[in-house]
Amino acid sequence: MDIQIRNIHKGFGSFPALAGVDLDIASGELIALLGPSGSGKTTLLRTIAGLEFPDTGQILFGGEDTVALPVQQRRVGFVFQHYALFRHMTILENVAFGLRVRPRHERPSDKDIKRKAAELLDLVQLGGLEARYPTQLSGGQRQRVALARALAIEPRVLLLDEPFGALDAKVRKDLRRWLRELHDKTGYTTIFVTHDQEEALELADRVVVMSRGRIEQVGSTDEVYENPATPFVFDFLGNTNILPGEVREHHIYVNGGPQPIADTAGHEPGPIDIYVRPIDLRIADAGVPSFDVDVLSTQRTGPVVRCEARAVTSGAVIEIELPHLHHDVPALKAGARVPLRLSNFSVFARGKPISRQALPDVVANAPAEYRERARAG
Ligand SMILES: Nc1ncnc2c1ncn2[C@@H]1O[C@H](COP(=O)(O)OP(=O)(O)OP(=O)(O)O)[C@@H](O)[C@H]1O
Repeated sequence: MDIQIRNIHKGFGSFPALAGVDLDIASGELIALLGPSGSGKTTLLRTIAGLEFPDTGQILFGGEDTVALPVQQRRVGFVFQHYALFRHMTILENVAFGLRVRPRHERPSDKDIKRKAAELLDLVQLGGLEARYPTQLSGGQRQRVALARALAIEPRVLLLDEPFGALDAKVRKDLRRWLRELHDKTGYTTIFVTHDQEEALELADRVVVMSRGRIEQVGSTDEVYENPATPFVFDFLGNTNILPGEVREHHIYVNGGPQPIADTAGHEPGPIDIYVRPIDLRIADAGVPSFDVDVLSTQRTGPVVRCEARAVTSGAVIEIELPHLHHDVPALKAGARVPLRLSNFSVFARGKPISRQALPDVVANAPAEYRERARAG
C-alpha cells in the first residue's frame, strides 16, 4: 500500500507540532522517521494511524483519503515502545486478539484464528512458546509478540513507534536485523520512529529527518549521510566539526589556511562553515591542501583513537577519530603541530544551507590531487 502525505499541519494549542509535512511512501518501503525529541515524529505516526486528526492536509492510502476514516477501518498495525500485551492472556491469545474482536461476519473460525496466531508466532520465531504468559518472556520476545499481534490483522500499513527503545543495546541490534528480514519476507509498507541515527541508517530504505515539525530531508541512507541537505541533518547524523571558512575566487578556504582545500563552481563568495566528521580528517602529505592544527590530547577507547586539536589560525577546536592501528596515530601526540586534510566534507553558507544540488560539486570540483587523495581515503 502506498501512502501520500499532503501538507499536514497539526497544532497542540498554539504549538505547531507538524508544520506542513509532505511525504510520498512507496508500497513495501521501510521508512524511518528520525529526529530529536519533540521534532514531531510520533505526532506524524499517530496522525497516519488515525489516533490524531490533522488540522489541515490529507493522508492517502493507495490514493484514498483516510483522514475521515476511523482507526479501525484504516487497518494499520501499531507497535509502541512499551509492549502493551495483555498480562492475563497467553502469548497465543494476545496474538489472536485482533482477530477475535473483528465483527462477526469478518471473524474467522476459532480454529482458523488459532492456526493463524500460531503461524505468526512461528514467523516471529516464538513457535513453541504459545502457552506462556507475557511475564514469562524477555523484553525482546515480548516486543516480537507485539509485532505478531500487529501483523495478525493483515495491516495495510505497519507503524512502529520506537519499537526497541526500551531494550538493551545488544537485543536492539539483534531485533533490528530480525525486523529487516521480517519486512523483506512480508513486504508490508512500514514506518518506524526512532531518534537513534544508527538504527535508522541500518534498517531503513529511506530516512526522513525531522526537526521542529518539518521534514529537513528525505533520502536513502547513503544520501542523507553522504549528502546532507542542511547543517541540521549533517549534525544530527553523527559527530561534527565545524570549521569556519570562506569561498573566494571559486576556491574553498579554511579560515587562515594558506591554500584552498577545494575548488567550487557557482557558490557565492563569502563566509562559510565547513562541516567535517572526525573520521574524515587525516594527516596531509606534503603538497596536499591542508590546514595546521596543534594536538591538545589523544585518547584511546578500545579500537578507536580520539584526538582533540586546535586549528592554528581560527582557533576552532576539532576532533579527529582514527582506528588505533592507523599510521597517522603516532604523529598525533599532545603538543605536536600537524597539517590536516579533509577526505570528505560539506559546505554551508553561514546561516543558510547551500542548495542540495550544489553540494556534490564541492567534491567533484576539488583539485585533481585532492580528489585522488580523497578517494584513497
Ligand atoms: N497531546 C499533546 N498535547 C500538547 N503537546 C503535545 C501533545 N503531543 C505532542 N505534543 C508536543 O508536540 C511536539 C512533538 O511531539 P512528538 O511526540 O511528536 O515528538 P517526537 O519527535 O516523537 O519526540 P520524542 O522522540 O521525544 O517522542 C512536542 O513539543 C510535544 O511536546
